[in-house]
Amino acid sequence: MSEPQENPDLLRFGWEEWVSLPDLGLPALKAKVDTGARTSALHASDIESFGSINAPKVRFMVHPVPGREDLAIACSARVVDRRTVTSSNGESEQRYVIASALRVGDQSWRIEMTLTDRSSMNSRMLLGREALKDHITIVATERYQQPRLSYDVYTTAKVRTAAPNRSLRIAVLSREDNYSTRRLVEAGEKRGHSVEVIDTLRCYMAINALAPEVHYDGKRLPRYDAVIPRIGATITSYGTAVVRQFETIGTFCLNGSDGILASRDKLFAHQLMARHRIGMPNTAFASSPKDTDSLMRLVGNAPVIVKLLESTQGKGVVLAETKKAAQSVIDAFRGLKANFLVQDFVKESAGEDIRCLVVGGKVVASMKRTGAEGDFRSNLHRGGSAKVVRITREEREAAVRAARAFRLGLAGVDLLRSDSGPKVLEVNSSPGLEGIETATHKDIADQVMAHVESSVRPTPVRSRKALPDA
Ligand SMILES: Nc1ncnc2c1ncn2[C@@H]1O[C@H](COP(=O)(O)OP(=O)(O)OP(=O)(O)O)[C@@H](O)[C@H]1O
Ligand SMILES: [Mg+2]
Ligand SMILES: [Mg+2]
Repeated sequence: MSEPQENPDLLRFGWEEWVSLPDLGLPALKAKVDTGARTSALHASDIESFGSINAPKVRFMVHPVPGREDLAIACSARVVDRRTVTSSNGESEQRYVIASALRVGDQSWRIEMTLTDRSSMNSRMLLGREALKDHITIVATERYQQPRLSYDVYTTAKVRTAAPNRSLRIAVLSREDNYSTRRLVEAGEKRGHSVEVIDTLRCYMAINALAPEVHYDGKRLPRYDAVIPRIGATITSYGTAVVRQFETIGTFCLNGSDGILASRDKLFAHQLMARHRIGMPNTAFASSPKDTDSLMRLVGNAPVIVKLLESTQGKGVVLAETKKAAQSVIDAFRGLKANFLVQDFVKESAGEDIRCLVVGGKVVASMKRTGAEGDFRSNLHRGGSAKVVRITREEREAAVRAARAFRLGLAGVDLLRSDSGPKVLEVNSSPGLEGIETATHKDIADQVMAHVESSVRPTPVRSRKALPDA
């Protein structure tokens, strides 16, 4: 009988080696060989299944660097199986099985691994027989037979793009099953994410310092990678409280609670835009009826616009052609204890305004809305019509700066074309997608999802101390 020959195609493997799991976004990991186990295992925390029953996925956190719990990479993968695994100490546990490419040096092959949240597992990863057979030959007394990697990769920008196809768990906070909500769900799922619509008013909250949570339907809500708030104007206060709670937990919110609140309060919004030197119509407001006359002088004389602060869809926007008319509108609003502002009427915009949709700091689409015959208001809800428009650089800059002032990832900025440049009227934090997608034939929901993806990529860790084994 001849001695078994070492296959030269097999990789020499010590008892511990550097590997990477590119599908999971883990570019450097130390794995121990565990020939006593059939299946490989990855040490993960916060393991949660999600997605549809037909294609279940699992979401988990991996702390690739021992002793650096601050460094957490969010991973997701398709569930390929569930298996009862009995570990070396005799305890058995139901585990999710996932698959990923395993890269060692310049070779890579697909392996399966179970996910386990056992702090007793002192290694991040154990490589079982199944993963190793046909690929390696073991040199049991050595380690690092294969090229060494470095944990330093987690401090570089590379970590952001390590898992470009990570499947995300996204919540759309919305009370309505409308066009925009449906399109966001559709676009997210098309990109491989799982998107759940959550009724904002059904969320309830446990507010405390150590473990803030959001509950829904009797259960604590899972951790989402991202929340897309679509807060209706009638529930701004409660809706922004829910968003704030997600922010407290550390969930990425496409639009923040502060930005949504600011966009809903026309006075505050105008002050914020003024602070950022964004062009807008001359605007004035006063509380006391004694000041009506001088208030009107502040914006220039009639015709003026009088606007209810809580107006949407153009419902509380009045054009007063004469000073007398303006005074009676103001008296009427005051009589109803309604808050309003007075604004210079931008005549030359002639019943037209421009809606710029800003996603992630870029104008991705714009349309010109023209009011119904005889109406100075161009709102689509008032019977206006929309068509695609080319905007000027100045208009683009105004829209981008306005969205940035409110720190909104998704904003509908409305502006008027005046003789002295663009005048921003308002910034909407839950802009509808139907009108603009129809007018421009653009897939805006997809662009929103692309922006969400890039916003939730892992950020490189900042490390003053060198990472171990670097
Ligand atoms: N100062 C102004 N000069 C000329 N037209 C104006 C002025 N302010 C408003 N308009 C017209 O009235 C419309 C409605 O005004 P605005 O957008 O401020 O109100 P809104 O009720 O908040 O509407 P939205 O549904 O867009 O939130 C504008 O789209 C614009 O066509
Ligand atoms: Mg508005
Ligand atoms: Mg408007």
